[in-house]
Amino acid sequence: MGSIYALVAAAGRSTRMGVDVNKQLLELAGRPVVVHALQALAAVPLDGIILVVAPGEKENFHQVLNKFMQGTQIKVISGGDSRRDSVMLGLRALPSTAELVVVHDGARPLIKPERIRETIRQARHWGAATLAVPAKDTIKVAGEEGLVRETLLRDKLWQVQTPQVFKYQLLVEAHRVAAVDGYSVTDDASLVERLDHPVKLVRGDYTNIKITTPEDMVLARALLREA
Ligand SMILES: Nc1ccn([C@@H]2O[C@H](COP(=O)(O)OP(=O)(O)OP(=O)(O)O)[C@@H](O)[C@H]2O)c(=O)n1
Ligand SMILES: C[C@](O)(CO)[C@H](O)COP(=O)(O)O
Repeated sequence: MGSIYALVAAAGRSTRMGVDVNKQLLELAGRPVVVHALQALAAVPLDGIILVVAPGEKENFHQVLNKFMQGTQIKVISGGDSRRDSVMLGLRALPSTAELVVVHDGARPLIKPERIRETIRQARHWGAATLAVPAKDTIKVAGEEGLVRETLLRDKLWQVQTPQVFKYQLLVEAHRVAAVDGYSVTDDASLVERLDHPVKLVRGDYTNIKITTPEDMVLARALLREA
């Protein structure tokens, strides 16, 4: 079997969180948010983990790793202005011999190792796979003046999460093409879809939330208490 690496994107600005600290460093049940995600990845286990952080925050993350992740090899590198740039910089830090890359948001602390393993299994078969959950709400497309233009067919809608797992060379190529076109997206699967390559949806958990706004921390604490 080839080698599998995780690439954890943690270089965002946490704007919607409305705090002046990186949301991935906020305390959640005794550990920073990002540590929950890193521990789940370390439990898979994988051949290596790359943590992508904002250039000015390397020292803060090193302190966290020294305290909570002793014994796990994690390379910390600087990210870019957009999530796409951060992932691309992470890909460059991986050996070209890597078979698979597991891209995960540092802001998704409730991921379970078994879900990561299943996404890896599907990516080995399909080349690309993403965790996702069926949409629970009815989704409408807005048109002019905030009027509804269209109601989408819910049984075809999935809310996409991370991890997203790809054959390494496929994701490198998808990022190369997107960089040439200046194509801007919020996830990596979209870049692979653009190459007309299949992406397998892997049913995950509604609990794998992304910490985006303050109420997500309340929800994450409640979910951890229940677990
Ligand atoms: N330049 C960026 C932007 C985002 N991310 C990461 O991508 C994930 C998903 O992004 P999001 O939740 O949108 O994070 P932020 O960009 O920090 O949020 P906001 O848009 O509210 O500023 C996060 O783990 C974030 O740290 C990143 O590594 N590099
Ligand atoms: C990749 C992602 O987690 C999929 O849900 C998400 O798109 C990234 O964050 P954003 O909030 O969409 O910027």
